[in-house]
Amino acid sequence: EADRKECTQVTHVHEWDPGSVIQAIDHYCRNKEWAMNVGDEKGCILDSVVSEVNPATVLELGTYCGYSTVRIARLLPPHAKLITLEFNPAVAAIARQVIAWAGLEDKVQLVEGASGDFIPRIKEQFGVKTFDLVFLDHWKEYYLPDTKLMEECGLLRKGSVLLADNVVCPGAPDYLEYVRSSPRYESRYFKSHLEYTKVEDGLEKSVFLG
Ligand SMILES: Oc1cc(-c2ccc(F)cc2)cc2cccnc12
Ligand SMILES: [Mg+2]
Repeated sequence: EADRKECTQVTHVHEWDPGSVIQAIDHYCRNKEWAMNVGDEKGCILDSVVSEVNPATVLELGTYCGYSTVRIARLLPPHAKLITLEFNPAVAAIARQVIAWAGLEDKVQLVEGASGDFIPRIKEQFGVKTFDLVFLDHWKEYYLPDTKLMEECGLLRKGSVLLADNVVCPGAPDYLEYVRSSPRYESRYFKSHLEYTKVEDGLEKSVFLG
């Protein structure tokens, strides 16, 4: 099981160094201006789940500035692929720079668009059969419909892991109810805090049972 690892990064900001990109964003958002990155505390839980799953295919819903994209991609094995979807073109443009600065473009495909339109097209457009890991970190009201859509489109296989951010704050109650009560999922809550604050939040890890 993914356990909380203390992860400390002591690096300076260098090109091609994902750790320094992560540290720079965390430092800025903690000390200058809050932003809705998954952050360092929940980020360590994300790291442990990525390392445990060791995925060949990853889908991230909600790129934002690319912080979690970099966190995930830096841990992927050589030929693994991460597809990340962002609705807002302005932040997508920033994310492209952040991903490039971390030197991770080869592992990441950033797509701009709406999840509802994009999910049904993934198989034929990107040649992906199923995802080993899905990180849900977009608008909370889409967690449940998009999960049902991924099921319907056959994008999940026995053992696929869904990891959802913000299940407490801002909260995704309908999604939580679904994954915790459905016999098709084995769900577990990782208690943490809203990025850069003392407010409670957490990640829900749900394994699709097929
Ligand atoms: O991690 C996140 C945090 C928040 C958030 C915004 C304002 C608050 F007062 C509290 C939480 C929104 C998100 C929207 C999309 C993906 N992640 C989010
Ligand atoms: Mg989030």
